[in-house]
Amino acid sequence: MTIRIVIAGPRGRMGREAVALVQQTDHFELAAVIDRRYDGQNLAEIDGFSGVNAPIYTDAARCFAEVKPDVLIDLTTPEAGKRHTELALRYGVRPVVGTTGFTPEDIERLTKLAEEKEIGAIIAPNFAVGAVLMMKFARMAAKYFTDVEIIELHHDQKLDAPSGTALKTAQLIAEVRPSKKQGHPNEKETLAGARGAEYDGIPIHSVRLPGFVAHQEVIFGGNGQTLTIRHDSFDRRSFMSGVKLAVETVMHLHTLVYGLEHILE
Ligand SMILES: NC(=O)C1=CN([C@@H]2O[C@H](COP(=O)(O)OP(=O)(O)OC[C@H]3O[C@@H](n4cnc5c(N)ncnc54)[C@H](O)[C@@H]3O)[C@@H](O)[C@H]2O)C=CC1
Ligand SMILES: O=C(O)C1=N[C@H](C(=O)O)C[C@H](O)C1
Repeated sequence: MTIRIVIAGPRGRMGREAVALVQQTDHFELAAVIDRRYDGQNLAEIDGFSGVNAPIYTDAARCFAEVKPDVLIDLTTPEAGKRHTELALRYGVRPVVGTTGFTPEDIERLTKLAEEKEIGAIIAPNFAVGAVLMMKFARMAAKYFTDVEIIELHHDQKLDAPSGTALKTAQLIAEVRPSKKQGHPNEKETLAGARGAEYDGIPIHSVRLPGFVAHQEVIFGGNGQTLTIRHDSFDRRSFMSGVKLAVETVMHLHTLVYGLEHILE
């Protein structure tokens, strides 16, 4: 069966890879795209998309109503991603969301909506299989090491900090680690932010530099030892097998799944 897909954010770094994935996959069809510009034009008319036939919509609601796709792949910004996901669910379109910057409250609200509509949805802060394994391994290690810090490193065009992956990693660790305040009890920052952000007592440090794509280290410390779990995405193609799996899987779901670890065999 052919899965009819709408991509939001087709001209972005991830969107371009997703367009290529859909084009290369026999049972995927690019039904339309949602962009901030070029309403009414065809993607084929835009630089870099020669031969990619897909109508462009700037209005997501009109796109879903007219095109009636099976799946939305959203790779935009936190604000647009939240709006598109909610609209998709309301129009019976299954969202596969890579966009980060969703809060736990957003996830809860969208999960309720997906269940109300009895429709599948996947929100995956990271589609790279290696990154999903890094998060799983970190959750395993947290049973044995209660002191941990996360360092995530990304390109300097990233809008959200900390990364969705870092937040998800901290959430997975917090599921098995008793809450604790790390470091010296009298520790004091002489320069604000020196100890990073905190999720449930876990410090998260965000590095933004040109040259990076997407990287993360989870460092555990114990008596006389440390354990470092690191993942690097050097190329955005690293995310595409996860996007493909999510699109195929969301067709069979009736609720919202947050994190690729729940669907990776
Ligand atoms: N889950 C994952 O594995 C990954 C997730 N991401 C996330 O994906 C998102 C996109 O990342 P990049 O492609 O690097 O960003 P980007 O800035 O290159 O692309 C974002 C695109 O969204 C478009 N856009 C913004 N508002 C829009 C709207 N209202 N309607 C339609 N299009 C709109 C922009 O024009 C731009 O083309 C970010 O949230 C990022 O954190 C990035 C890499 C991997
Ligand atoms: O913006 C990015 O580039 C990435 N965003 C995701 C995140 O916030 O975790 C996934 C990956 O790290 C790349």
